[in-house]
Amino acid sequence: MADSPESLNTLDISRFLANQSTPSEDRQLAASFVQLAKDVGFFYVSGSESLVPQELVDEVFAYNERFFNLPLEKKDALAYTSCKANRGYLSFGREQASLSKDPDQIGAEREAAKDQKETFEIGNDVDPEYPEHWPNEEDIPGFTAVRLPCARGRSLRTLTTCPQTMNRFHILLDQLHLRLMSLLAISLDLSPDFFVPQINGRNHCLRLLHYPPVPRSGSNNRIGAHTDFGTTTILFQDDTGGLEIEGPSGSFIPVVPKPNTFILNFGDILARWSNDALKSTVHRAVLPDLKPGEDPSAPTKTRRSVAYFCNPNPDALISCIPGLEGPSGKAKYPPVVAGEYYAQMLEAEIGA
Ligand SMILES: O=C(O)CCC(=O)C(=O)O
Ligand SMILES: [Fe+2]
Repeated sequence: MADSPESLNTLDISRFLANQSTPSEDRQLAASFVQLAKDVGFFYVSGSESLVPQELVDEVFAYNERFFNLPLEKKDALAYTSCKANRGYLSFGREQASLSKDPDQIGAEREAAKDQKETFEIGNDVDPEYPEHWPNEEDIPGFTAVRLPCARGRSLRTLTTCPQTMNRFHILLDQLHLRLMSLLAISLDLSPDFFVPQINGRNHCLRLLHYPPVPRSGSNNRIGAHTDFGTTTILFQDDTGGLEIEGPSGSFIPVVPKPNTFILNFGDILARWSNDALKSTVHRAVLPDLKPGEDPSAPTKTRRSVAYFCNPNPDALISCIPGLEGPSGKAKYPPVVAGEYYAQMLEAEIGA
């Protein structure tokens, strides 16, 4: 890959998602998917509209704005309490994304240039052990309760059981994750359902991110260089810019916002699972470049993004995918229990 933004590819999954593709098209798509995952580990995906309507994505971004506009005491009342639960509000300075796993080193990075972001983490809303930290309906109407007539013509009873905005998004992105993982299985000549028993618990985290305006005279860091921890991340960004990935030469390459696409990248647990065949790519967000005519002394524009971090089930034992052991026949990593591994990774950065 050349170190230029044009080198980030776009994969069109429309026919596959709409079940219009032939098995041979699926195999071709799966091969392209895996090639991109091996070479770059970061690419745009188009054609997801049949499963995830653009209006829903827009609605989630609108709620991102309304949520972070809540008074601080309302957000603090929903604070993130434990990495095992991985739910709730992470105020400014709480998480420091890092490539290090050493709490002292991460603390030093926080001191030097802390992440200039606040986030809100949403789980699957059905976990009996870890309830969601939902805001009150009256504080942010429609965030967690049905406002739109999504089951028009049916009785009120049916209406009120429709999945709510954030839950609907969570459920649809889970389906997308299952389809994406089936591409990986197809490319390895495994059954398309090969991964399902280990990823069917919707143990995923929907994260809203808000990067407020900051002066350009201060730190350039919005979220520090890091890798994600799970299987895949499905990432939506607004049109501000500033997201970058580490290219092969070690320099950072912008991931320019591209309408009607999402960004797909891969996490550490999938890298382990695939014996490093798939790449967990280093990425970060910095202040956007100054646009022509923009005042360099004015604060930067707000940036918003929405990430869906996909994970195996907490009790899934992650050991090398059959066939990926490499020439030595021996996997590089010992098996790990997904939930324990994930909580450990989060703890280093969040410290809860
Ligand atoms: O805001 C973004 O575009 C990236 C966020 C991210 O990388 C993360 O939360 O792990
Ligand atoms: Fe990330």
